[in-house]
Amino acid sequence: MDDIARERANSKLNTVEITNLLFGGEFIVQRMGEIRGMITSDPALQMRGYEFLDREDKYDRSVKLSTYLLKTKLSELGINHYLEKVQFFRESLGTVPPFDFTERIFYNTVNGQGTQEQKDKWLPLAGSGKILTCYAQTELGHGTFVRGLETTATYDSTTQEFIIHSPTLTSTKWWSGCLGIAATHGIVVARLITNGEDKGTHNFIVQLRSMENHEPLKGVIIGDIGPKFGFVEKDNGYARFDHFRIPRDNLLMRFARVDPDGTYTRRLSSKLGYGSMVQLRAFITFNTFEALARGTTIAIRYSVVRRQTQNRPGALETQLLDYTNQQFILIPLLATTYALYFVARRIIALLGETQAQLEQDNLTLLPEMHASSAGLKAVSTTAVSQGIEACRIACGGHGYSQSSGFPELYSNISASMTYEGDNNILLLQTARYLLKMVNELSHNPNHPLSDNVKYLTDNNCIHRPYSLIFTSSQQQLSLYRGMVRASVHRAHARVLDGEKRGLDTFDAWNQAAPELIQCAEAHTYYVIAKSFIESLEMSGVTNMCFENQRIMKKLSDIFSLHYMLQKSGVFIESGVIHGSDLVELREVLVSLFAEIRTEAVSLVDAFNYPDFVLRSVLGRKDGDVYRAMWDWVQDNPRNKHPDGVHPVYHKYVKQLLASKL
Ligand SMILES: CCCCCCCC/C=C\CCCCCCCCCCCCCCCC(=O)SCCNC(=O)CCNC(=O)[C@H](O)C(C)(C)COP(=O)(O)OP(=O)(O)OC[C@H]1O[C@@H](n2cnc3c(N)ncnc32)[C@H](O)[C@@H]1OP(=O)(O)O
Ligand SMILES: Cc1cc2nc3c(=O)[nH]c(=O)nc-3n(C[C@H](O)[C@H](O)[C@H](O)COP(=O)(O)OP(=O)(O)OC[C@H]3O[C@@H](n4cnc5c(N)ncnc54)[C@H](O)[C@@H]3O)c2cc1C
Repeated sequence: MDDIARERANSKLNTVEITNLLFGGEFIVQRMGEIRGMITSDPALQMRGYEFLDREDKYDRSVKLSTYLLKTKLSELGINHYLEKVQFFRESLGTVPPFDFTERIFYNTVNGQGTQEQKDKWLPLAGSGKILTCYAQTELGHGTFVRGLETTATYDSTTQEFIIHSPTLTSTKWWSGCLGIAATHGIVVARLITNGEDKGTHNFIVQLRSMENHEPLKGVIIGDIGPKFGFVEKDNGYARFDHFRIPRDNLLMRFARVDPDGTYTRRLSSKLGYGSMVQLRAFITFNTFEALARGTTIAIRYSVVRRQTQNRPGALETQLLDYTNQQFILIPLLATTYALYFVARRIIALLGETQAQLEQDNLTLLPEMHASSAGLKAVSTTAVSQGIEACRIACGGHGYSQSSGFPELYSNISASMTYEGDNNILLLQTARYLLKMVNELSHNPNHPLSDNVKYLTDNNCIHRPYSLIFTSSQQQLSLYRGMVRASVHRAHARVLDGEKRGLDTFDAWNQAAPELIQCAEAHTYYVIAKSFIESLEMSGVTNMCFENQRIMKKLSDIFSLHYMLQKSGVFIESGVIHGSDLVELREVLVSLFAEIRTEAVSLVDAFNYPDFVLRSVLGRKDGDVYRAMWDWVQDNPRNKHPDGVHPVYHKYVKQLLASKL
């Protein structure tokens, strides 16, 4: 039996049960399999040789295939449900889709910010690909500071139009995906000016290109911003507007409207205009689960088939995953993958509740939703970017080849630390919420608190337990609560201290940024650990076989304890553990790793990635990695010159070699 087959034979896990849990049930998993069958049986959708294409050829391929899927395949195959479409697009193309179809930022913005009439008009067009869309918020001069955007939308009541204009170079829209080449329409975020008053940024639907010949409309200057760190072929673009007119009812008017005479009214909060960012941040957390699932699948499968160093005479070389150092890297990442899955479900559920409340004009959940989605987006994208890079390094030199899948996986996910809000900025938003709660409590000790911040009034968690049991979930939560509570108070004290020293509000906040970011990160790790522990009690998990439940508990322990070890300084500073506890903490982790070691391959198999989706020679399900690497290099055009001589030889090298010294 080969190595990877033996791993599976030795595992006690019921992988199918876990896959069904992760993807929402047997029926959905079966349907995912059917869709995969449709992709693999269509010769037009094969990925072979993809990595050797240049930027233009990759873009050509992805547009060609997307058009084919939209025009022919979706209806032919009866793929109607949104999530099925997402899967079909992503897995067929093997790369980020060229149109804002699966990410749906335009669609979600209209859905969240538009009136019923606007939704009826625009959603069917955007959802079917009859118009191609983008979301143009960021400008050359401003990304983070949304209130500082410069593009103007000045209302002209004589024609009942808004005039969209880019008054400066720095007001040029920049970065928007799909804008560079494809988009016919975009959400343009601009300052609404009516009756001479600036009402701040609002969302407008702007047609950018002709529906007849795709030329940019007069008054719109558009282009592609060029190759990037990742998302290589994607047409992230720029746009400038020269007094470009759009109809009045292209302002999304659910929460803010301009009447024909220019009268402006706003309902509820101005922050509702930021709704699509909050929504996407929640989905990005789910996306990080998927990305790390891919990374750990590749690294763990490879780590059981790769053997390195004969450590005992006559014995086989050791499998990489039997090295404790390898376990210390990969097993916490495996635990993090599962943790992110459970917390992503929660934040998506909270999003649903917040949106349902909003239907009743109730904003109670909005601050919690904003703070949690911001923190989770920041923590998950940073953890996963670093985690995927760690997986890559754990695969040695072969991890650095494009054939491993890591370069594309890493460069794409690393962008998520920036897009949809830079991670430091988002953590500062979470910190702002936490400090606001502390302030509220100082005025009113009975101020209502959401479940995730109840630690602020829990006095039971502030000291080290007399008898410390690291594998007790309840104790883990108590230690986290004590650590986060102390971190939040440290950050609060630092801000107050600045104010006492005479600093103004900005300076007092700014000098406390390290503590603020630290407490927001700690709070968010607590939220993730808590959600993992509480999810062990949810019916999907408690219905699973004993062994699966046992392993899930171990993974939850690893997630909680590994962060505790990594950030032990903060836990010790907060007084909930002592430096002398770390020896035991490390020992507990090492023994947990040994237990998970035997289940690692099954735990990544449960993510259910077939080879054509994973696109990694190292992550192959059958473990036949060396054969796969050999086959992959045979597709390299550089190896296809009939005489084995590259043209650069005839152009340059020949003369060089012939020249006398
Ligand atoms: C079985 C499980 C089922 C799961 C199913 C899952 C299915 C998944 C399906 C589909 C997957 C779909 C794919 C998703 C994955 C994505 C793939 C990736 C593809 C690539 C896409 C790339 C897109 C990128 C797009 C962009 O980047 S758009 C641009 C984004 N820009 C930003 O984010 C800018 C960041 N800046 C800001 O947000 C703000 O300006 C600021 C920093 C928050 C500051 O704002 P402001 O100055 O106005 O506020 P403050 O003065 O700081 O605060 C004032 C008060 O307002 C509150 N506030 C602030 N923001 C918000 C908000 N958004 N909402 C609510 N409240 C807010 C703040 O808290 C203050 O409140 P106060 O009470 O303290 O006063
Ligand atoms: C791949 C990709 C796709 C994108 N797609 C889109 C899109 O479709 N549509 C769109 O509109 N935008 C898009 N963006 C833009 C993205 O949303 C912005 O880049 C992001 O919001 C950060 O803004 P910025 O680039 O201006 O960074 P800046 O705001 O200049 O931030 C730079 C640094 O300064 C720090 N900083 C900034 N302000 C503060 C502050 N107040 N306090 C403390 N520190 C601060 C930040 O932490 C960060 O480290 C995309 C970006 C990328 C990389």
